Amino acid sequence: MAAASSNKSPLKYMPGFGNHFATEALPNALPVGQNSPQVCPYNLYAEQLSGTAFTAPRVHNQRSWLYRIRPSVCHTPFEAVEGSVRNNWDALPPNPNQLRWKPFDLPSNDAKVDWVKGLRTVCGAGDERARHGLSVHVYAINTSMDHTAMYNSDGDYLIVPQLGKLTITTELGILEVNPNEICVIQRGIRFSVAVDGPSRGYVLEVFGQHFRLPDLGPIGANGLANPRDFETPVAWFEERDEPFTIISKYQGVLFAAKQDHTPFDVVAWHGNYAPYKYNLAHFMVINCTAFDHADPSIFTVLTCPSNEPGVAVADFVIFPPRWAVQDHTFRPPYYHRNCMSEFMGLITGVYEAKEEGFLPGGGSLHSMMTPHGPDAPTFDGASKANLKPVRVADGTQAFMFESSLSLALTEWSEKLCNKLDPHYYECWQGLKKNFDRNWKPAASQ
Ligand SMILES: O=C(O)Cc1cc(O)ccc1O
Ligand SMILES: [Fe+2]
Repeated sequence: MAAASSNKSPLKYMPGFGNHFATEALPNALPVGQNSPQVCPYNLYAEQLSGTAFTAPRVHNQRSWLYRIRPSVCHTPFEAVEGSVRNNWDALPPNPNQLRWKPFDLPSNDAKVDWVKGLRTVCGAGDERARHGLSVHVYAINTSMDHTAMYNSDGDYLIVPQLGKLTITTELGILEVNPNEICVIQRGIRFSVAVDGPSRGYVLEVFGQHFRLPDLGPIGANGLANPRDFETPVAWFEERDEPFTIISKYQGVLFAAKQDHTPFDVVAWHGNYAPYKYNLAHFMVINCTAFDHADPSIFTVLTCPSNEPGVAVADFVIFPPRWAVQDHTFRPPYYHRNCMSEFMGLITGVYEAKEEGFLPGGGSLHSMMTPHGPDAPTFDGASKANLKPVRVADGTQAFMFESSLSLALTEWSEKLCNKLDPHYYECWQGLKKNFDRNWKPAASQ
């Protein structure tokens, strides 16, 4: 669609996480001193988009006021899209195994696959209707959405491109998101995804609260993902009286409605409920400088909390390039059994706990209490390594969606995609018994 058209470039963003923004694409389009004048500037319609309950505490309250050519309500009734099955992770029996997927297939050249068709659910837990839970998806697409916009009634999408730039036109403005950047498109916001070619990535969807920055505690006022590095697009609109399809994902099912004009007709908006992007290269890494391996929570970019303090429905965690300097330490990730579920993906490079087999565009799932950790070659190498300061993960970006919920697989991810690596468990079979009953501490210890 017009997402590639020239009047969209260069894109402009406003800095800051959770700010109250005010932006207008035409001068004086925002009403002054009130939200809902009897007649709005330019004869626009005023529409509030609520991201939290009206009565949510002020610190968490999110809403925006949109001033648009027509209100969103001008469309035909929604009808279920044929074949758009619910994200059903209850179809197959549970599977507690360590799982690894080879890179998910890109569409073949002769197939035209857009975001709506090319988004596949890998695993999830919870219930959209109860607004508690999450799901993990991957997308593999090669075509821009044409005269089509989507919104997610069920939750927020955190999008992690792995291959190819996404140009995402939203009601509140346009974002360009490249690999090593992420973006968040919240519940209800209509958007249309355009691509330049084959594109692949990962999506974390949360049904309850919105993503927020983790508290920093003793780290202090600065560090990890700094608020000013988040970017929200300025208002952008088009005036196009052409047929559009609006897709709503509602309770896990896709519905389509028609309208005779673009949904991207918001001339001005203000508020704090708006999409944003973030460049992972801006993450200020904090890590051990003495000994031992810090828990990966130190690399949390964004968190979606549950109602239990300190326990996330989902954390988005990265493993960014950094120095490893710890003395007398086994430096890679430790062997681990977790009361959380760990879905991992690789944007580029090689992950420090798996020297081979975990590839960009693939994934892994280590479910609740399922043991995992470095493979045999990594253990051998790290046990013998010279512990001088070394760069870790240069040119690499792995990430984890970590959840306190127990994730279940879809039929697509376990069977139909045909990417599960049946040999994954073998990477630990070479871990030998090194136990020596007659071991003595070295004289110097
Ligand atoms: O590779 C993993 O399993 C993720 C992970 C990384 C780390 O540094 C420590 C614990 C952990 O679960
Ligand atoms: Fe782990």
